[in-house]
Amino acid sequence: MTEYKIALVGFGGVNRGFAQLVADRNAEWKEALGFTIKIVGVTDLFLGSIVAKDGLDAKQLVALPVEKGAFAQLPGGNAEAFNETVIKHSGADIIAEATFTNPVDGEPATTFCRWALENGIHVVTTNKGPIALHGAELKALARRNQIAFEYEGAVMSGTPVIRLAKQALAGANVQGFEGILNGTSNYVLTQMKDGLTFNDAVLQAQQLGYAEADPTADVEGFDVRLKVVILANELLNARLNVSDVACSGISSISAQDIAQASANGASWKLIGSAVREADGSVRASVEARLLSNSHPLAGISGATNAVSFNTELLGAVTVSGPGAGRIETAFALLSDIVAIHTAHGK
Ligand SMILES: NC(=O)C1=CN([C@@H]2O[C@H](COP(=O)(O)OP(=O)(O)OC[C@H]3O[C@@H](n4cnc5c(N)ncnc54)[C@H](O)[C@@H]3O)[C@@H](O)[C@H]2O)C=CC1
Ligand SMILES: N[C@@H](CC=O)C(=O)O
Repeated sequence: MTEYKIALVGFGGVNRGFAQLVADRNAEWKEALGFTIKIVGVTDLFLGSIVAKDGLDAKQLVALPVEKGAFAQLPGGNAEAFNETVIKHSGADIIAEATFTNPVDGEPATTFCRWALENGIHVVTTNKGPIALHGAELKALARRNQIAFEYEGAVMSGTPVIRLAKQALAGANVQGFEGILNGTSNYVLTQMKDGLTFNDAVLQAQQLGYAEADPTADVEGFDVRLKVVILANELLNARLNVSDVACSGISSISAQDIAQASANGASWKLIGSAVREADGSVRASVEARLLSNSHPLAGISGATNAVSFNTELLGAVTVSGPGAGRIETAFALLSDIVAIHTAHGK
């Protein structure tokens, strides 16, 4: 039986959700997936850090209060976040990286991924920054060191669109995609339709664990822009940079705009899209669009996301599922570990 030793980098909603899954489901995984997981280290800028090579009690981790330096309350814990020590020296086989997404330069998460990959440690991450901004370099580093760099949760949370499109649609010839790729903004638009103010809807999305640390990234389209870059580069072999993607968000859409759209049988949606042009180049954008209610994406509500892949052989293939959420995104980390087990497991 394989036991994976995992260190968690960032211990906010997603990695705490992952610890919850470990606490609740390790025995089930042994039977169903052929491995178990031992958490050997955790580090978080706000909470501090802890290393225990014999394993930490996942239930105790989940119950840790959200207080500055809280890891110092546990035996062997520290109020300081010793990120480098936890990543390089906790004895982990896999690092689960879930710190803030930095949409500008992807740091410091990219450095965390590099530290792990350079030291022969697999990386699973839900962080969009390292992949959108430094994906090619990190993937090459992982390949050189014959280890895995997996990031299914970076687009549409636990809904497995990256692997589905890359593996199950291989050969169908994806020519483009359009989708609702941000849970928070779709939640906000849905709640505003039901009468909530923009600010209250954003606050709710934060409380539910959907929003980025700075929700401007959600409502101004910057988060979707990273996801569009990731999908376009993965599926269309594009080499897009963030600056190649025209981007606007939903903050200028008023309650009146939404009510008027409803009265006309339409809905506002934040759409990320990319298309391969006749000359082979890829054009991508993020913008709020007014969709007729007969459009397949118009009925997608709340934090649910959906993406429609335009394929040469099958026409449109549309996938819908959770686009945000703590446990939903933690599931994506599990699916990445399953992929590692399939490719590298003993
Ligand atoms: N929450 C969601 O629904 C989804 C989140 N993601 C991504 O997953 C990542 C984690 O998301 P959440 O857990 O919701 O965020 P969060 O804001 O709840 O937690 C992030 C944690 O990282 C810690 N952190 C920040 N900078 C750090 C550093 N330099 N060193 C160590 N720790 C640091 C923070 O103290 C915080 O506890 C983000 O990159 C987010 O964009 C991706 C898909 C869905
Ligand atoms: N803040 C993001 C989280 C997932 O990437 C969203 O709301 O979609």
